[in-house]
Amino acid sequence: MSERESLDWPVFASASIADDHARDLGPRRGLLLAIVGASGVGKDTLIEHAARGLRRDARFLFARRVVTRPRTPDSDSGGEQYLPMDPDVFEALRKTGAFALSWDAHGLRYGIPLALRSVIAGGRVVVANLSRTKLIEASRALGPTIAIDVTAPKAVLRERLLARGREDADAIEQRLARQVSLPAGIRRIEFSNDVPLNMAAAKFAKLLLRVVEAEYEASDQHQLGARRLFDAEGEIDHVEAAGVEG
Ligand SMILES: Nc1ncnc2c1ncn2[C@@H]1O[C@H](COP(=O)(O)OP(=O)(O)O)[C@@H](O)[C@H]1O
Ligand SMILES: O=P(O)(O)OC[C@H]1O[C@H](OP(=O)(O)OP(=O)(O)O)[C@H](O)[C@@H]1O
Repeated sequence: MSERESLDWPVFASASIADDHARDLGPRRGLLLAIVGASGVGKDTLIEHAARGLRRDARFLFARRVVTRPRTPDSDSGGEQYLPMDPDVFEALRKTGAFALSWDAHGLRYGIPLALRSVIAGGRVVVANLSRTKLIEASRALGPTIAIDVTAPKAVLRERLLARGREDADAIEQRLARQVSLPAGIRRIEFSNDVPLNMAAAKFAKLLLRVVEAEYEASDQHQLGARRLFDAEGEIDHVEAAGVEG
């Protein structure tokens, strides 16, 4: 079974699969790369491109969200590979603690599985499309977290949501009206997705690689006792200064 296939719910919720993912990366600490930003900004598209480009890189695991949206032609042909779930089943699972994080937005419920916690604890980098409201909880529940804040002008978001054609005009306006700011205390890297998709996708994959390399290098130095690179809380504080832009 490939790593991505093994993300199928509920298989990925099993501890044995998570343990399997958590092997062999040595004493490094893992990381959550939370891809956040307004609806239509291109999070899922950038994630899907990066997942294809980095599929052979064992450091990365691209999380599938569970969403209470029935599967659509969009999701079957190149859109986000989410796992559709009936809202009652979602609620039942949420009560059992099966999700590391879950949230409600756009009239839907979203979740990512608890098993991701051991994947990160084992040293891997989990990339997930996440609500901006869940970043603090994410860093508590899952470990070191960096938010990649994808941006584009509102007029571009509207155009993209209309072209995506999944929601009607009213639902699109409601999505555009949603305003959420990023919480303080979360490391954040801004990524502008206001360029043609092929350029954006290449730049995004490069950014993921650079962040991960900077983080692993810092983790290795941490193992060697080079504590001066870390702030008072033991977090590295120089990811942006390490040349991740561009
Ligand atoms: N850089 C880009 N240029 C043009 N279209 C884009 C770009 N990035 C994403 N899109 C398109 O915009 C639409 C919304 O992207 P999507 O990934 O679904 O956004 P989100 O997950 O943030 O809601 C999709 O139809 C996608 O193909
Ligand atoms: O609290 P917010 O930061 O506004 O985020 C709310 C939700 O919307 C985003 O998903 P996306 O835009 O991909 O929604 P969709 O999959 O339903 O299109 C994000 O990943 C959350 O699931």
